[in-house]
Amino acid sequence: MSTGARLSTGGLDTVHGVILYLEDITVSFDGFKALNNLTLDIDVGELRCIIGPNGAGKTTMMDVITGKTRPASGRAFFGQTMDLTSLSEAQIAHQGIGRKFQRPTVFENHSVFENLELAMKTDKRVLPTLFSRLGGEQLDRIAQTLDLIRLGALAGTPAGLLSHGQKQWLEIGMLLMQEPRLLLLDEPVAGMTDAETERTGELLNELRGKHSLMVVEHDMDFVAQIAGQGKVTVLHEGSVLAEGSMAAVQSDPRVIEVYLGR
Ligand SMILES: Nc1ncnc2c1ncn2[C@@H]1O[C@H](COP(=O)(O)OP(=O)(O)OP(=O)(O)O)[C@@H](O)[C@H]1O
Repeated sequence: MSTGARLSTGGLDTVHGVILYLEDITVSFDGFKALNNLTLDIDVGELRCIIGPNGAGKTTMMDVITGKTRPASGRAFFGQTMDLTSLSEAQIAHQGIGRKFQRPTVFENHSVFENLELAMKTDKRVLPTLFSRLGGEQLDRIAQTLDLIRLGALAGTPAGLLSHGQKQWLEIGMLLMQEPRLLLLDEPVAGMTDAETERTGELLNELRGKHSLMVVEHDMDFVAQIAGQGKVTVLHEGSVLAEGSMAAVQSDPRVIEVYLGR
């Protein structure tokens, strides 16, 4: 894929346009295979939606990518050559894989602006001890992110006063401040109002092509909104059951069976 070079893959070898390649990953819990020879790849700049019934292995997959869970077998390539299964959680985070959990974890007593500023200062490339005041470029980045997450008017508001949806957007903004090479979002619209869900879809659509994203979500209307022409992967019993456009997977009899057969 030609967009690889201008995306934030900084230094990672993505010469074939693939940011993540899971190869034959198996995770066993007391003999039960939560992931069963899972193979999946994601392109640089792609927004990949992952769906699947409860217990399909979606969370376990993200745990493997972020180093929280070690697979019994298989490899997880970040770019062409880096095998994540040999790295610690901290090393993986440092390599630029950001993860957003379902519950927002913003600093409630700090303003929206300060939350973004703090997120940037955890970026190892910024040297907070040398530059105690923000430079113009950093202020620009914060302003751009405020715009993107539509919280510009609330920049001075303590994060604790935001709605649930606004907190989720702020947390996405905080992750973006660290310029992740790959962003994993776990059920980003859980608990949101319809209007917030719609707005989150617009936000993620704006990130498509500029960032590489994996979004796990149960809300099918939302997945339809963000999948666009992109691929949706259906997990079932720890493996890929189907993959393709939203329309294709929705009309796939095997997918209908696992959703309706429960
Ligand atoms: N630490 C664990 N010990 C034992 N079994 C586990 C553990 N973690 C997950 N499992 C099992 O592995 C399977 C996959 O779980 P996982 O949470 O990855 O699925 P999921 O697709 O994220 O489901 P949901 O949509 O409900 O969040 C489930 O059957 C779950 O009970």
